Amino acid sequence: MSAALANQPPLRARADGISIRDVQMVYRRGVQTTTALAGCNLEIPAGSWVSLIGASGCGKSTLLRILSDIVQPTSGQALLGGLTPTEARAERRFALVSQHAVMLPWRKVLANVELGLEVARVPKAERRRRAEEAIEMVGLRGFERAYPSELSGGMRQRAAIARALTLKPAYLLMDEPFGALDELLRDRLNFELLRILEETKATLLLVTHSISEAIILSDKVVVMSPRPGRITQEIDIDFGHNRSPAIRDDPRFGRLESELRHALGHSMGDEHH
Ligand SMILES: Nc1ncnc2c1ncn2[C@@H]1O[C@H](COP(=O)(O)OP(=O)(O)OP(=O)(O)O)[C@@H](O)[C@H]1O
Repeated sequence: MSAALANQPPLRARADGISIRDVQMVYRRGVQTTTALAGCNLEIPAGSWVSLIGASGCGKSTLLRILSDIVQPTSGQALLGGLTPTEARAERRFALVSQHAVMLPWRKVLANVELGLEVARVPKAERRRRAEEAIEMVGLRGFERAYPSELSGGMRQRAAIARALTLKPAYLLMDEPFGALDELLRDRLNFELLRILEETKATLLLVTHSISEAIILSDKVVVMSPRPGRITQEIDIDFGHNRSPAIRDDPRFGRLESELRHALGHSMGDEHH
């Protein structure tokens, strides 16, 4: 190996993470076109946690939808562990959790959590074991036989997270997972999610509108701006991975909050912030 190559960062680590390379997304509706993403580049190392934050319409959900193989970018490439989204989906490497938990109302919690495994044709006994493990992890033990209508919004969201976890995804893609919940519950689920991430070692890409949630749940916050959607800033959050609610009292927390507020003000083109 040449000296130049030996000095490169380890390729494997890079390949195991998420890579967004020159991704452009233009939606066409009749004669109207919208550039939802213009030349986005982002590297997310395996096992790290990244949040996307930015004004409405800056392309956050689009980026997640590209990674989860729902839409194809107009140009550029998105890779998860070196695989295209289509390949990663076939290998069930990622799970997507969105704002409103989709539950089948006629199925009990346990059966809803088992759904992904059923689709993956995992045998019944194994399905049950993994679903129970995931239910335990999100703190829903005792509610296995409840129907979704008997759960609170927060519990339904936990069930959706449990369903995602049963597939043991290397990549957890979350689009405003706690957006519909009240502040207190959101806070609690943030720290529960941190514990789950530490246990599963999953790589997290999270879309959020909350500055404090972004700080709590990230190693890096990526600020985006609209028209056309692009990445304007990447802010490192150096709290390490063993976080407790006490990080809010750390003076760095307040500094990061104001840094992010400022970055968001600029990304919206508001010079008064
Ligand atoms: N299917 C679609 N067809 C046409 N335009 C679309 C489509 N989906 C999104 N867009 C447009 O692309 C842009 C980016 O949308 P996207 O939903 O990715 O933004 P976002 O940052 O997630 O917004 P929000 O924070 O409001 O959820 C917006 O201008 C939106 O109107």
